[in-house]
Order: sequence, then C-alpha cells, then structure tokens
Amino acid sequence: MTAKSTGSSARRKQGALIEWHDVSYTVTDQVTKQKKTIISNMYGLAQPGRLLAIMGPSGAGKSTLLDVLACNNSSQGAALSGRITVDGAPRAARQFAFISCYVQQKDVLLSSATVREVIHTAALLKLPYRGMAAAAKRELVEATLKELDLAGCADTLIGDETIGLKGISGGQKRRVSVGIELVKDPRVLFLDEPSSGLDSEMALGVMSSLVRLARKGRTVVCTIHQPNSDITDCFDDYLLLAGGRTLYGGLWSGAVDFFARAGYSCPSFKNPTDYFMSVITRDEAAVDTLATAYAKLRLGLLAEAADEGRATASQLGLSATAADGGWSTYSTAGGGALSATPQSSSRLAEFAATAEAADDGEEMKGGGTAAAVALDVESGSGRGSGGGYADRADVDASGALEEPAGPLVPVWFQVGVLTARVWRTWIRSPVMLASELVQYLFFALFVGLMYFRFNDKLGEGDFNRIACIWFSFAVLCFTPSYTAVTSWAAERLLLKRELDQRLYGINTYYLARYAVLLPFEMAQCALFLCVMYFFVGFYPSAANFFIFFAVLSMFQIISEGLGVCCAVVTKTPTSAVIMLTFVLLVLLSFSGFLTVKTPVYFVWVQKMSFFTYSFSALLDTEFAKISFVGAEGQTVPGMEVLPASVDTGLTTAQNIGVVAAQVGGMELIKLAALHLAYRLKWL
Ligand SMILES: Nc1ncnc2c1ncn2[C@@H]1O[C@H](COP(=O)(O)OP(=O)(O)OP(=O)(O)O)[C@@H](O)[C@H]1O
Repeated sequence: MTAKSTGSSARRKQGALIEWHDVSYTVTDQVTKQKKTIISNMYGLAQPGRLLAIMGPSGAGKSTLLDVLACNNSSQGAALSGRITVDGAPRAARQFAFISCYVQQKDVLLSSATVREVIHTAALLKLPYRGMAAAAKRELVEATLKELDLAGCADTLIGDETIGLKGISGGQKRRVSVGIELVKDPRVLFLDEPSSGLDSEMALGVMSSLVRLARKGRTVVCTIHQPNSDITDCFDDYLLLAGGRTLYGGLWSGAVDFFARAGYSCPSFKNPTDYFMSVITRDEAAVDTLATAYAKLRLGLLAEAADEGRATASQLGLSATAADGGWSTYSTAGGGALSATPQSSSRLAEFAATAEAADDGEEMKGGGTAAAVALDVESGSGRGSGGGYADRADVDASGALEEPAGPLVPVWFQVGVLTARVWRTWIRSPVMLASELVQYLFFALFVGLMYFRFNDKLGEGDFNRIACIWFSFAVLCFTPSYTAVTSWAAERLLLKRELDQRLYGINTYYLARYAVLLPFEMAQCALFLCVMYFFVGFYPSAANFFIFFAVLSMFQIISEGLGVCCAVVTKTPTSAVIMLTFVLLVLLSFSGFLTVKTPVYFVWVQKMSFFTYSFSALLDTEFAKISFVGAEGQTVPGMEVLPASVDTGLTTAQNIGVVAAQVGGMELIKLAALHLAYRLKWL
C-alpha cells in the first residue's frame, strides 16, 4: 500500500462477494461428549456495498455462522462442512484474514488511551512499515475518525466506568472497536451484535456508521438482537435463523411478504422483526413451516432461473445440490434471492443501483464488480458449476486476495509502539501510580518507625536488623506481585485479541512491557530504600547501600514474576491472589528467620527460594561491618551473631550471583508461562 493509496478515494473500498453453500457446523459438547449440530445446511450470500443482518432467537446459531464465515471458529473437535467462496474462489483462511476483519461483541480497549491514540496504535501495528509514510498513516487515522463520526471525541480518553475513569460513551466505544479494524481498510467487516448493550440512539449511531461503510463498497455482515424500526431501515439483506436452520434469506424489503405468503402476516404498525421473533419463539410449528417455505422458494427460484435461461442447471450447480436442498435463494445465480418473486423482481437492478449510489461518481470497483457479477449471471454467461467463480477470467484483478509477502511491521518497531503504549498507560493511571508510590512510601516509613535507629546491643540490635530486612522482603514481595495480578486482569483480553490478530508476538509484548516496568520497579525500590535505610540506620556506606538496592531490586523483579505466573496460570484474579499468597507465605516461612532449623521435608523450598539467598546476601553485607556489645560490655563481631539458619554457606558475591541467576530463570519461566497460556487458550 502506498501513501497515495491512503487518500480519501482509497476509502472507497471494494467489498468481496461471500457465498456459503450447504454449510453445517458440528461440535462435540464438552459435558455430554455428544455431537451437536449448531448450524445445518445453510446457504447464503453477502454482497459488496450491502449490509447483511443476521437475526434469530438466542441459540439460533447467529454467532456461530458469523464465526464460520469470518474464519473465527476454533472450538475443539468442531467439524465444518460445505463450501464457502470469496469472489467465487474457495476461501483461503490466511488470505481471507488480510481482507476481512471481525469486530467482537465486547469492546476490548485500553481505557487510559484516547480515541485517536487507540486508532493510531492500531494503524502503526496493522499497516506496512515500509512503503507507507508516517504522515499517510496519520491521515488514514483522521479519515477513519471522520468516517466513524469520532472526530469530535478524538482526544477523549476511552475510560472505564468500573474504575471511575470517565471517558467516551458506549456507542462511541463500539465505533472505536470498528475503527481499530477499519484502519487496515478491510473489504469485509463481520460484527457480532454491534448494537447490543447500547440505548436506541447509540445503537442507531453505530448502525448508521456501518451503513456508510457498506455504501462505500464494503461487505458488511452483522448479527443483531431486537432491532427497532430505525435500525431495520439500515438493513439491505436479512437472514433469519432458528435452531441452526435458515427461515429466510434475501432482501430485507421482501421479508414481510415472505412471512405473509407462509401464513404469518405482520400486523400494521408492528415492527416486523418483533413480529418475526414472536412467531418463531411462540409457535414451534412456525419454524418448520417457514424453513420449508424458504427451501421451496429457493428451489423454485432456482428452477425458474434455469428455465428462463439466466443460467443452466449445471452452471447453477443444480445437479450437484438438488439432492441436498438446492442452490441458495441468495445465490447470484438465482437472480438475486427474491428477484423472481413479484414483490422484489428488480433485485439485480436494485443491486446495481446500490453500487452506483455508493460509487457516488467515483470509480468503485467492488460495487461495479458485484453488479457486473450479478448481471453477468442474468445474461446467461453463468459461473462454473459448483465452483462459483473460481475459474472466471473476468474477476476484477484488483479484487484478488492480497497477502503481503513478509511481516508488515518489523519487531523492533512493534516493540517501540508497544513500549510507548505501556508507558502512556502507566503515567495516565494516576490512581495506580499514586497508590503504588503511597504503598512504598507508607511501608518505608512504617518499617523506619518500627525499627527507628538501630542500637548495637547484643540480642536487640542484631535481632532488629534481621527482622527489619525480613519485613522489608515481606513488603517488597507482596506489593509488586499483587500489582502484577491486577494489571494482568486488565491486560489479558487486549493481549489475547492482539495476539489473535497477529499484531505482534508474545516476546514483543514481553520486551515492551518490561522495558517500562523494570525502571519503574527499580525507582519504587529506590524510594523505599532511601527512606527506610537511613531511618533505621543501616551501616552508612555507599557500597552497602548499593548492594541493598541491587539485591532488593532483583528480589522485587522475581516477586513480580511470581505474580505474573500465578495470574497467567489461573483464570480469575481471585484464584491468582489465593495461589500467590500461599506461595509467598511458604517462601517467607523458610527464609531462615522464622525457623531455627528447617524441617527436612522443606529443605528443598529453602534451597530453591530467592528469599534465602537475598536474605543471606543482605545480612552478610550489613553484619560484616558492624559489631555488637554484650551484656558484660564485650564486643562481638557481627558475623559471629548471625544465626546459622540464615547462612547459605556462600559468600556475599556468590549469594548475589545466585539471586541474579534466579532473576534470569524467573524471566524465562514467565515468558514460557505466557507462551503456554496462549497456546492452551488460557488467556
Ligand atoms: N463449542 C460449543 N459447544 C457446545 N455448544 C455450543 C458451542 N458453540 C455454540 N454452542 C451452542 O450452539 C447454539 C448456538 O450458539 P450461538 O452462539 O451461535 O447462538 P446465537 O444465536 O448467537 O445466540 P445468542 O444470541 O444467545 O448469542 C447455542 O445453544 C450454544 O450453546
């Protein structure tokens, strides 16, 4: 993509013609282990320049169909059968991912970023690094903001009501979710219930944005729940499902008539979708009646199209599909769904008109191609049987599926973009930042006052020093590890979404996160130590102070890693906190302070624990330079009063070396835990 191609004319996007033929989807129920068919023998078509709304009662299979069409289905033991084509060619999942996008129902957005920042970050991660200037990306972001009517709130924070961070409205959030996908200029948009959870005005705002995107040529497919009449006005095409079957598929404008012909006349002044839903949820026989009527209609249209010579049976795939329900009513070959019925005989013309309207005087390859495709069929040129348009020579070359040869964005650039984002998140979270700093400051003062000015009396000065270091460990292990659990809970969904979209890898995330987090942790440790060290009166030497700083910083980093590991391997923050508390208490117990002799069955804990080596390193550092005065006035060197339980048998340097090695080990474990959690779908 070149800078030029990002101009406003490029926003007129060619959609893709998606057809599904005899599609069924079966899963193995996790509980009963029985096979369960969620959608069966479905046919349909989503066209460029049009918005297709998929409706049905809860459990009808709407989300499943959307996932299947968007290549988003990943259930274990699931089986997909049937044929899905894109512009006539069999859909190739990897290529399709480059031209389509999927907007999930739940908005997963970074609450501390502004609307513009969120979309700009998406642009930086999704658009090619080479061949597209930074200015062009910014221009594209501005175009996206305008296209989705978000320019007015571009510099407002996304916000999060649950943590009291004021931000944009629910409807705007939904449009930002669309914007994140729109920056890569997809030809096809799939949206799972884009209006759910929004009030009617916000829902209409979102749907109107989708219509605008469709009118610019894109193919838009969404599932929807209980739309009001303003929202149904946004539909071009309509697919009604129940129990995994299709009850209607075609023009929205033909749905009422279809129901009436099947014996269900919608009363005047009643919202048709409310009526349809009440018919199929209250009257069980209606589902069968409508499914049968729809299947007959489809076959009738198919035969009619063949009779009229608009396409031959073989071109239509009739011979291949007659046995199993026939060609889709929706099929282009069928003259465009209900075009053959009196009430909507001009579907092709209407389709072409839609494309023309969207074209708005400019060349719109998608609409043009789609109309040409449809008209082509009518003129009898037809398609290859069963294979859609796979073997057509007249598919617009610009409509070919594109897949970049190499990675779009180099890893170092991804790390840079993510580092900037993590940095912004920290400095924009004053509550989190302040509460962290207050915690460190509070505990530093607390420990300082608790052991204020050590003395050198044997039995008191030595005990207080050991207890003070142990208590500092308690503070520095709980605080960063609990923060890690909390921030993981806020980050995991965003990370999962972005990893799923292959915007970056786990190693990139790790590098970016810790490029920001490590300096923060060291600064917090320095704050704690500066206050506590001098308050209590540890040995006043720069060398000792820096050894304390180095060991406590490493100690904190390992503790944070433990927090991440517990958070990653558990599903909820509550279970992570329970697990973490248990682990930390065990480690604190066997650091050598609480027990004179460690029971033999816990020796392994002591030998492996980072508490043991950190404790020993700091005690050696402090006690090597001081001495105590006994009850009889005798002087006792510090090293002689150190209890054997805190002696690892190593020198100070060796103890520090072991802690450094444990930092490396913990980082590797943390990275492996992140990879494993993603692979095993724990995120
Ligand atoms: N992996 C799965 N294992 C077992 N059952 C499943 C699985 N996926 C979906 N189902 C079931 O299939 C049916 C259709 O699910 P789907 O989510 O597609 O329905 P829906 O029409 O989108 O419903 P809703 O509007 O409530 O989201 C539901 O009964 C659902 O419980």
